[in-house]
Amino acid sequence: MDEVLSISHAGKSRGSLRVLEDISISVEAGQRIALLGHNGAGKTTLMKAILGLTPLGDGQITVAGHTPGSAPARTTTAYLPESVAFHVALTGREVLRMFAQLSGVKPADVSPLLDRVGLAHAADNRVGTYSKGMRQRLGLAQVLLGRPKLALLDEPTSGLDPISRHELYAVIDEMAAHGTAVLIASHTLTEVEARTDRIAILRQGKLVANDTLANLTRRAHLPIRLRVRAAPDCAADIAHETAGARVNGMHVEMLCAPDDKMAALRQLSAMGDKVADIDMHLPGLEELYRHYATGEDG
Ligand SMILES: Nc1ncnc2c1ncn2[C@@H]1O[C@H](COP(=O)(O)OP(=O)(O)OP(=O)(O)O)[C@@H](O)[C@H]1O
Repeated sequence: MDEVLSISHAGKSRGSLRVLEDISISVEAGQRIALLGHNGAGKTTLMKAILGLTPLGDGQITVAGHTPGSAPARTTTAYLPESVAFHVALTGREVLRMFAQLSGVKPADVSPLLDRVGLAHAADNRVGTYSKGMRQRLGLAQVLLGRPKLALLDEPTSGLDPISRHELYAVIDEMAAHGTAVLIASHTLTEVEARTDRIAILRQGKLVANDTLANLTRRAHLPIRLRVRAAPDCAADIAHETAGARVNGMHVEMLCAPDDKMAALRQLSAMGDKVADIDMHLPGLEELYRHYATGEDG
């Protein structure tokens, strides 16, 4: 196991508020992990602690074995803030050259990077003329510069259109394939669904989930909603037999556990012509996120 980021029983208070409570997360080389949570859940605080910008009250964090903020940890870690801002009068190439100099990378290495993030055509245009998506790509190129062992990306695709988002994630995937551990903070599960190996969810400073999407789905055991359209004058019968709730006169809605789905369908099928149609609504990512992030069901 090649552990890059180790967070062990991290805790922090701000005044009387516990903003991080006993958080333990481990991320290995090449792993992509999403850090999700509502506003104020503690994502930024945790990222700042990993960067060594804010001290923990309890527990410990190490980055490739080093203390956050130490010189070896800093050269190992790259950070893309949510709203990345560069000097508007510089071109993309000049911005990257400047960062290359700061981190001791050869200037010749800048062109392939611009190409890799899809900015080769605009490399010599001023950043002030870039769209939000282009600025995010430049930010990602800056993250890629020093071949970091750990990349912290704060809402990397917020405000991007679906195609730009897709392209940005392709670069993130490539980065992980080269062995970088990637931590992506986000507000939504739909955003990171297929692009991460593991999902960690913070709720009021506590880690309430840390697993693969498949395991989280299984464990949440969210109900399936069956919406039955009744034949004329049959809604009351169906509602009575299934203990479902009548909706809009013609419909009956029932909830069933995933394991009871076939039994419920068989019961409906046995009612013959009384049932005109059935719609099945499987719990989606939004429901799953709500389940973990707020503690509510579905
Ligand atoms: N500098 C600060 N001083 C006092 N309280 C703070 C400070 N920074 C954050 N907090 C509080 O700590 C808690 C966690 O905030 P944090 O910014 O880490 O959440 P977040 O999950 O990143 O939220 P968002 O999605 O809005 O960025 C919140 O209750 C916030 O009000």
